[in-house]
Amino acid sequence: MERSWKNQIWRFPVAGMKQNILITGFMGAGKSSVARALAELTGLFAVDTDDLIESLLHCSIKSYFVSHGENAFRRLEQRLANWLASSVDHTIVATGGGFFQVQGLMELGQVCFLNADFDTICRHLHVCAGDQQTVMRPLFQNLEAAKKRFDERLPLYRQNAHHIITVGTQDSMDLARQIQDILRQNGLLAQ
Ligand SMILES: Nc1ncnc2c1ncn2[C@@H]1O[C@H](COP(=O)(O)OP(=O)(O)O)[C@@H](O)[C@H]1O
Ligand SMILES: O=C(O)C1=C[C@@H](OP(=O)(O)O)[C@@H](O)[C@H](O)C1
Ligand SMILES: [Mg+2]
Repeated sequence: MERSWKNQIWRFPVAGMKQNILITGFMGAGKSSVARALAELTGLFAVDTDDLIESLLHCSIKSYFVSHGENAFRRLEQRLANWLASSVDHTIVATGGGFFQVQGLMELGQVCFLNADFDTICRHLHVCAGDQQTVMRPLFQNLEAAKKRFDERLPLYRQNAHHIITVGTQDSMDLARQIQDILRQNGLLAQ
C-alpha cells in the first residue's frame, strides 16, 4: 500500500522545529545507504546533500574540490542548508560527512548521527580491497589524514546530534529500522 508523509507525521510537533530526518556521520558510515532504506521503510522521500550540490555543478564534487577548494564547497553546503530551512520538510536528508558543521543544523529536523568507528568505515569503503570507494571522496585520499579528520570530528558529530546510532555489522535496513524505532519511541514518527 502506498504511504504518504501524512501517515508519518510527528505525533508531537515542536514549534519552530522542522520535521525532517537528517543522517550525519563520517564518510563511509553509510548515511546515503541508510537514508534510502529509511525512505523505503517510511514512505518519506530521501534526498542527499551531495547529489543536490552536484546538481548545481558542472562537475563531480571531487573535481570541484580540486578546482575551487574545500572552503567553496562548505559555502555551497551552507547555501543548501539555508534552502532546506526555507523549503524542505517531512523529508529524509542524507548529509555529506562535513555538512554537520552548517549553521542551523539542529533546527532542520531530527539529527541522527551514524556512529561508526574508523575500522568499520574502512570496511564499508573497501579500503583494503581493490574497488575502493575512497577514490571519489576527495577527503579520503590519504588514510592517515582521514583518520586525523575522523578523530577531530568525532566529538562534534556527537554534540550536533539529537540521536546517536552505533554502527557495527548491521546492514543499512537494520540501521534504518533502529532509527525508525528511536523516532517512534520519542513520539517523533507515527507508529
Ligand atoms: N551498513 C553497511 N554495511 C556494509 N556496507 C555498507 C553499509 N552501509 C554502507 N555500506 C557501503 O559503504 C559504502 C559507502 O556507503 P554510503 O552510504 O555511500 O556512505 P556515506 O554516505 O556515509 O559516505 C558503499 O559501498 C556502501 O555499499
Ligand atoms: O566528510 C566530508 O567533508 C565530505 C564527505 C562527502 O560525503 P560522504 O560523507 O557521503 O562521503 C562529500 O560531502 C565531500 O566529499 C566532503
Ligand atoms: Mg553519502
